[in-house]
Amino acid sequence: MSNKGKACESVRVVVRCRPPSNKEATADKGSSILEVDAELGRICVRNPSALPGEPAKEFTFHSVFGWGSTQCEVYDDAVRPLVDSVLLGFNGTVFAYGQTGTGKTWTMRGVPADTEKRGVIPNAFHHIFAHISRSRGQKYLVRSSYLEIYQEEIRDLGRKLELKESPEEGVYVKDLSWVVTKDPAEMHHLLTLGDRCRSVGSTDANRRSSELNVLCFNVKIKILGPGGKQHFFKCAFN
Ligand SMILES: Nc1ncnc2c1ncn2[C@@H]1O[C@H](COP(=O)(O)OP(=O)(O)OP(=O)(O)O)[C@@H](O)[C@H]1O
Repeated sequence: MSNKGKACESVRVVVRCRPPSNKEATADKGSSILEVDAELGRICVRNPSALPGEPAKEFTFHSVFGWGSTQCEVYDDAVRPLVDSVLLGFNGTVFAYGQTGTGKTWTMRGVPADTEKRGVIPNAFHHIFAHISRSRGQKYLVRSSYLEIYQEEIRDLGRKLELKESPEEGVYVKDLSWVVTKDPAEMHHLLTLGDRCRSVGSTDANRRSSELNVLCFNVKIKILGPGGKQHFFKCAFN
């Protein structure tokens, strides 16, 4: 797949289909209602009770990833250009959205200690610090925070916080803790600490769809020195 031109898009929509679970594979008797065409960025959904001749519904996105896709492929296509642009001085956000059990935690977090299985957030930690360690004559300050939005309340490590607005900062979370992070391990430590304070565990079968729960890991990257600006990178998933 080519990345040509993708860096200039301001919003990109990428779909990843996870492999069917054993239960789903048994129920579908091996025939999937989904077809993924990664080359064309297209997904076809077949109605299992379709009348003869009824065509499948087709949906096209900036990129699509089938069940054979790796964490690295998803990061390189969907996130790497965005983090590169944050390191060049733009703000960027990745938001993973989907029904419970569709693979958001796998895609965003994965297995952080495993290079092949780590997801978007740990891959971004490594990407950011690899860039910083390579840059000559430029110093950076990296600060991170982790918040949860649960039933319209904003929480930071369990503390309830308020959303405010000011002419200087725009919309911001008052008293949100920002921790100076010097390497991927420190960022990962913060992620683990925040996870312990989540109101809702992942793939919580008792969760009602009306209970909005969003986790957001924020990074502020500041180039130190005269005129050094600060840029935000946000990784969120529901
Ligand atoms: N691309 C993938 N490859 C292999 N396994 C996957 C993939 N995506 C998801 N899974 C597996 O599917 C299951 C559900 O995924 P996951 O927990 O990431 O869903 P979720 O969308 O985060 O759910 P929830 O909203 O309830 O937290 C997990 O067992 C996960 O390991």
